[in-house]
Amino acid sequence: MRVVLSGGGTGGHIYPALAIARECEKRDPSSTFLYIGTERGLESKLVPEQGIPFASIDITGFRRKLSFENVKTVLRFIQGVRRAKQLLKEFKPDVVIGTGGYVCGPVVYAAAKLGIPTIVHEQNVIPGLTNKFLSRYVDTVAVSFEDSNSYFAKAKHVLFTGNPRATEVVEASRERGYASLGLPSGSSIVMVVGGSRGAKAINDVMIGMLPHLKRLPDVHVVYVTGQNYYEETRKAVLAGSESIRNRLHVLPYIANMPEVLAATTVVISRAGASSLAELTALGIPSILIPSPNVTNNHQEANARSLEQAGAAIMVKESQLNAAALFGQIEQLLNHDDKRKQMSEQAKAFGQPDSATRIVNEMLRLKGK
Ligand SMILES: CC(=O)N[C@H]1[C@@H](OP(=O)(O)OP(=O)(O)OC[C@H]2O[C@@H](n3ccc(=O)[nH]c3=O)[C@H](O)[C@@H]2O)O[C@H](CO)[C@@H](O)[C@@H]1O
Repeated sequence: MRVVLSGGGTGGHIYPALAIARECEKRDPSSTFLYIGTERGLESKLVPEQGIPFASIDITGFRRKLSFENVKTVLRFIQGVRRAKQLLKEFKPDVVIGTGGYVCGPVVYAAAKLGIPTIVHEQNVIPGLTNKFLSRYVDTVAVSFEDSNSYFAKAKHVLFTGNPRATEVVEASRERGYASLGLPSGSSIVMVVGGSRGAKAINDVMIGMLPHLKRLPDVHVVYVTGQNYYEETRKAVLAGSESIRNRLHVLPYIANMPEVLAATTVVISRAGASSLAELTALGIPSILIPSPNVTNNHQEANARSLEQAGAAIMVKESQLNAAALFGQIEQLLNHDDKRKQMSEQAKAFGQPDSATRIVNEMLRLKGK
């Protein structure tokens, strides 16, 4: 199968596309791909690292307020559609799949206009602007939560697939996860992570928790700062963490996240949709701190759906407090029954066969 993938800006839109590519390769080793993204997004780094050919277009997102920038965005969209059409005519894909983020707007729109089968994948309960716009033109909208259907009233076909990153994490090797951290197999790991770009609020609360961490017995804390915050945060953390230095692992980013997650006991995280798909597929108990800075507060909606089922604990950023958060982590670590219960509830949300369902749909559209 020849597949064009497009989506980006942040990891939450890119990793699902890469998981789909991996599943296509598994099903048909002769599959070939072209990924279309922007130079500015994380995709320009993550995609070539996976050996997938990458082409870029120049496009920006709409501002929610009226502004002259939006006029420029419309012009860039029109140019983007033109460039995407050229790339699509050269590559001749069987299917084009967009995974959200504004870059997939012109790519998927151009494909639909050229009569190429198209799918968009939505990771969140509340869809992003681009996917909502595209839902009118594509053959299939693949959703990660059944609650999303009502947002796509104008779509031809809405299909519940879950998030393909779920498939990737359940297939990952936990032994490789331990080995990559240099830890003995079976170690207890608490991970603290602020999404694919890191989160200042989570970094601040982590620094506040440092004096308490020594109370955690035999636990390794894997703390992912985000690339941009690494230098400043690392200094602050190293200054305040002498007592548990050998059990605190401060990293800017984890490239093999599925393997490390497979080895993790408890996660403290933002509530981005791909992260939640991973946590639920593996049944990892979590404390979620939704970002308040996202469209329609969609991370809180993501987190709430898990919290209501007892699959996670949600803490709003406005109520974040280092001592209280540490208390919640300690509670989870000290109560196996509570962790087990939360793990089972989380697993009920997991969609480990998501990638298979999406690739089935791609093959169906290709064969039409
Ligand atoms: C600020 C913002 O707009 N965030 C959005 C973005 O978030 P963001 O990209 O942070 O979203 P997610 O939490 O969904 O995904 C992060 C992805 O990056 C991976 N990862 C993260 C850290 C790391 O060190 N290594 C690594 O591989 C995670 O395993 C996961 O696959 O896209 C999500 C999916 O549409 C949305 O729900 C989020 O609201």
